[in-house]
Amino acid sequence: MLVTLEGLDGSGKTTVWEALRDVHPDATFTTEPTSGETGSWYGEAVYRSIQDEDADPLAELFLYTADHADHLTRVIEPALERGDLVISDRYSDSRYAYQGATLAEDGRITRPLEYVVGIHSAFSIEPDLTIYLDIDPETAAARAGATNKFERAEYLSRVRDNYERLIERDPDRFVRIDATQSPEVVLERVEDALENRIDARYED
Ligand SMILES: Nc1ncnc2c1ncn2[C@@H]1O[C@H](COP(=O)(O)OP(=O)(O)O)[C@@H](O)[C@H]1O
Ligand SMILES: Cc1cn([C@H]2C[C@H](O)[C@@H](COP(=O)(O)OP(=O)(O)O)O2)c(=O)[nH]c1=O
Repeated sequence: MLVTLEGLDGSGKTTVWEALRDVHPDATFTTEPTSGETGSWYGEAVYRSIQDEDADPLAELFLYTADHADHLTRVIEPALERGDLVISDRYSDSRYAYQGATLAEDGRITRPLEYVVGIHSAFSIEPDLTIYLDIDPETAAARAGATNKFERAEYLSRVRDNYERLIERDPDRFVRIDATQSPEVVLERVEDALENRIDARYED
């Protein structure tokens, strides 16, 4: 089963992801962009692009998508075939929300969110559950410390709008959690959502 964690920078995804490692030690834990134990040179290329204030938004989309394509064949698909629970800190919804927002500024693509979703529809794997940590851009930017070019409150508010559009389209896949609560309460809610989906999965 594939579970993804989504939300603005600073919403608390990595904090939850790390805590879940103690709760589900046998699960496969991974991230997008890929890094660390599941990282690749594609992921390194993405981080180079993130550091480049002048990166071409379309080129950056393809770097993120290349990292995703390799991530699927090298990490996600083999883990799902083994029957693992897979928990990814960010996944394709981040591309739809973030690159959808950067490409809207760029202007070359008329309906950027739909375009990015369309690229993925040909080869990607949909998550069974996406946990969306919901937070206002101001709190998110304050927590994240605005450490990269994406972490600006105005930009994050457009990213948030894109997330809302994605949730509206696919309400059954998403579970929204109020990320302004304490880390303990957020983790408790995440665990409930995860257990409910696992139980539902094995009742089918
Ligand atoms: N529920 C929370 N309440 C307050 N601060 C939090 C919460 N969750 C995480 N933080 C803090 O906010 C910052 C960003 O958390 P992090 O998990 O890295 O977010 P993300 O991975 O979504 O960018 C960290 O300093 C973290 O300690
Ligand atoms: C996976 C993904 C991340 N991003 C952005 C979100 C983050 O600002 C950045 C990832 O850098 P990272 O340091 O991993 O930030 P975070 O811990 O908040 O995820 O890349 C995209 O723009 N598109 C994507 O497809």
